[in-house]
Amino acid sequence: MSSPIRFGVFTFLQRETKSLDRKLFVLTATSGMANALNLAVINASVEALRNGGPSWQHFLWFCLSIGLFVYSFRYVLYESTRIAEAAICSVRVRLADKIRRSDLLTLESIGEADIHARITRDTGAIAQAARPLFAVAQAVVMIVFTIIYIATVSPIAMLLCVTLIAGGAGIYLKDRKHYEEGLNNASKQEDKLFDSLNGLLRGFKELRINKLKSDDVFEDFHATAAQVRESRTSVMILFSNNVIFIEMFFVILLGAIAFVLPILSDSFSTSATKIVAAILFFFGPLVNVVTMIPVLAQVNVTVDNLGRLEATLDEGLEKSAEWETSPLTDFGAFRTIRLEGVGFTYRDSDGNATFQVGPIDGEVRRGEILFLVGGNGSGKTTFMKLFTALYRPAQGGIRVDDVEIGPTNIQSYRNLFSAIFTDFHLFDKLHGLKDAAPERVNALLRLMEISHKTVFGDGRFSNIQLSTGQRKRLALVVSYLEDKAIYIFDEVAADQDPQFRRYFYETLLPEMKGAGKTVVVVSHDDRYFHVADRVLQMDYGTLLNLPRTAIQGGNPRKRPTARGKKPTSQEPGQ
Ligand SMILES: Nc1ncnc2c1ncn2[C@@H]1O[C@H](COP(=O)(O)OP(=O)(O)OP(=O)(O)O)[C@@H](O)[C@H]1O
Repeated sequence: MSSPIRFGVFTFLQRETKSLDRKLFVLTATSGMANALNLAVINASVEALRNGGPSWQHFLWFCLSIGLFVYSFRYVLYESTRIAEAAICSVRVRLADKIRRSDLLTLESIGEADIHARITRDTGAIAQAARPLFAVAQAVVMIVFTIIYIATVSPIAMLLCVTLIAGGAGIYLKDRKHYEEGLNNASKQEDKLFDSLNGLLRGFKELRINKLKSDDVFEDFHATAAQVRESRTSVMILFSNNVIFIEMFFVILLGAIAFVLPILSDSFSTSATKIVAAILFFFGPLVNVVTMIPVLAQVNVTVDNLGRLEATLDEGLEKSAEWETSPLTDFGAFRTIRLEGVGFTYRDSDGNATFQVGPIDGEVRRGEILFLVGGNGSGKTTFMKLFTALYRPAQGGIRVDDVEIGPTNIQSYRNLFSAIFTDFHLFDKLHGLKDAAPERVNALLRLMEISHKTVFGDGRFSNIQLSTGQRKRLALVVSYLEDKAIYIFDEVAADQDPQFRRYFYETLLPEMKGAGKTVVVVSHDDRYFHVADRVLQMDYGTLLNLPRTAIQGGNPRKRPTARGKKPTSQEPGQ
């Protein structure tokens, strides 16, 4: 059975930092007690006015209680800030690490918007809530001690106060499920809102030139925003009712002390001022505690969201646990890569197959240029993801010479490749290539005719705001510098001008082959098929070897140098 009040955030902070130690809890309690002590000392000092005024002991107690309060409360606030920020940093770094080690398919199934929302919005919400929660914990202790103080003055007044607080707690517990359900719904709708916003930003150009489309998308966004508003408003109204109830109860309590207690107890009038002062003293903190209730509920939802994301990542990582610790093997001198009955199936959320690639049997030899052709959606990119082991085959396996690729050497296998997929990302730094000499990088930029747009210096490119074709040329430079055994180019030549396209097919690829590289190119450029040693065709997920005669349909020509001129450096042919 779950506990009636969930302090998911404290569990989360402890798990992430292991810093919720006894000292923090003792000082949280101390600051609450010291605050209550402030009240007791002030009340005693005021009472002493009747008998000649407060003594130096009163003053000493006052200094002691205020000193204790300032020291302990300061410690609690400083420490809770440090703990909250450390916890957020730790969970962000850990999730980023799990993401980078995850399966591509796992990430594709979670979706970008979900990951963004968890790591930015949800962790941010926890950081914001954690510090006030410690202040509230302090307030709870202070309220408890103030009530004990009231009990020493008038047990009946104490009973009334306890009734007030028990009533408030009862109402919260009654509505807790509604809070969390409502906030959970709002959080899911906010995820949709993020998705919708992504569409608005990524599809901006299409929307800006098409008013009808823009209106439609905006309407969707508006509807989702309205759903979020509805969910959050209904939760907050429920919560506001509770605050009003508490306020009303408070006034009723003060009224009861003024009107009812004097009837019940003859001696009450002497202590009435003390009790009223005590109630006024704890009322502020009590309202703070009540206002934190929805924040606590919200944090529980975000902690749950983070837990779910991590569990999904862990599930994928569990299957590849031993992959990470295995030492890397250098397969760079391979002769043949064999695919033996490799198959893969995309499935929808109900587990139904939506598209199947394979089973594929075949081999790729060292130093070959392979072209992969096929219609849209025929499975070329999926095949490349299988070949590079970004997707794990559902059936069959891959062998490098005589070595079977499995959990222990899959990372070594992936290290054979440098790939430019159609949705490649350009980093402005040369990550993983710390020793790249700027002169060499800049010479390649000149060779690719983009040196007037970007320069490499201080470990980064000066500009990556380039045209689509220029971005691909820059990607080629980076890929070339990676100096891997196998290159995968998915439609890299598609956005290039005719001269560069010719240079790419007729100079760059043969020179890479000459340097012992294996190159697999996804291409629709049939006039350059003669460059390939073999042309493979993907047809509805089945891989076929195109016969030589079919390739001759291409346009075998003399191989000129780049755009009619010799490359300015030895690279890339060397
Ligand atoms: N992440 C995914 N989840 C589910 N289905 C997918 C996913 N990626 C691709 N598919 C489906 O798999 C099929 C093959 O897609 P793939 O991207 O491999 O084709 P392609 O030959 O590279 O196409 P194109 O030439 O248009 O780039 C398509 O029907 C596509 O809808």
